[in-house]
Amino acid sequence: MSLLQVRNISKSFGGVQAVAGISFDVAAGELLALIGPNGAGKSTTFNMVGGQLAASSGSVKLDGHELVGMRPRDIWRLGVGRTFQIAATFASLTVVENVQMALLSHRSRIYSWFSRAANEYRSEAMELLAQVGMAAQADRPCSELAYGDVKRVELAMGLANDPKLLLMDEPTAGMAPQERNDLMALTKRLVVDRGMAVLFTEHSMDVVFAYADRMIVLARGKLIAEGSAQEIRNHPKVQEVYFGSGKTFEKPTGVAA
Ligand SMILES: Nc1ncnc2c1ncn2[C@@H]1O[C@H](COP(=O)(O)OP(=O)(O)OP(=O)(O)O)[C@@H](O)[C@H]1O
Repeated sequence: MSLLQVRNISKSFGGVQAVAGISFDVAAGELLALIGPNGAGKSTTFNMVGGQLAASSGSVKLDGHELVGMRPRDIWRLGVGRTFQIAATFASLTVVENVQMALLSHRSRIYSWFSRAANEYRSEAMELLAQVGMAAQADRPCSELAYGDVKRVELAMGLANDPKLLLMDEPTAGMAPQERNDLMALTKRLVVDRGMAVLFTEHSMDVVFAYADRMIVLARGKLIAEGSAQEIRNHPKVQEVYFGSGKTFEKPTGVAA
């Protein structure tokens, strides 16, 4: 049985049918990309899986457990993680403190005195930072880091609840090509090492074709194609919806898979 089973989910906003009955699975240890042109319904789908939006109809099951109707926090506790964006107020904290906060949050132990938190979970936070290659920078404020390194810290924070499924919304937005590749190579390694599933939305086709195990394509709220890079690249419906959008499907060069 797949880890995540999405069946016939739909969502309307007033008269706008953002998502119209889509179904897909995500297996443990799979990196699945959710792609499609602007307004296709990617964010809406993503948010229905994470519980930020309630599906109007349909079912989302994690390990057979129905998530529709659950609060995002409870979904998170069941093992659906999400990469955090380090808020401006937390940028002054050090790298390791940010990860400690994520660990504390998972255990519902937000203290009114942060000094107390400073001693909690440091070794666990260091372990997560080691997994994303950021242990050496643990005591630097996040505000001093290069953008690509901030994204690594956010990834470490997303791992705080030891997720079975990690949701990443446009993880490489705003990054330079080399940083993108580094982050996705790291993500891929975590998927393999932890046996974790990742569902990510992405606008960069280079990233998707180089790193996703499989991809699903939405257009106007419907799932129009699903398959490997090769299948998607050659899919007539996909070619059609992207035609004229400026996106190309040529195999990227110089990208390590
Ligand atoms: N809160 C909302 N209220 C009204 N309409 C919405 C809302 N959220 C999304 N929509 C509409 O639903 C459709 C799908 O939007 P969604 O954001 O899911 O697409 P997307 O594929 O993530 O797009 P993008 O790539 O531009 O982020 C669009 O027509 C959008 O205008």
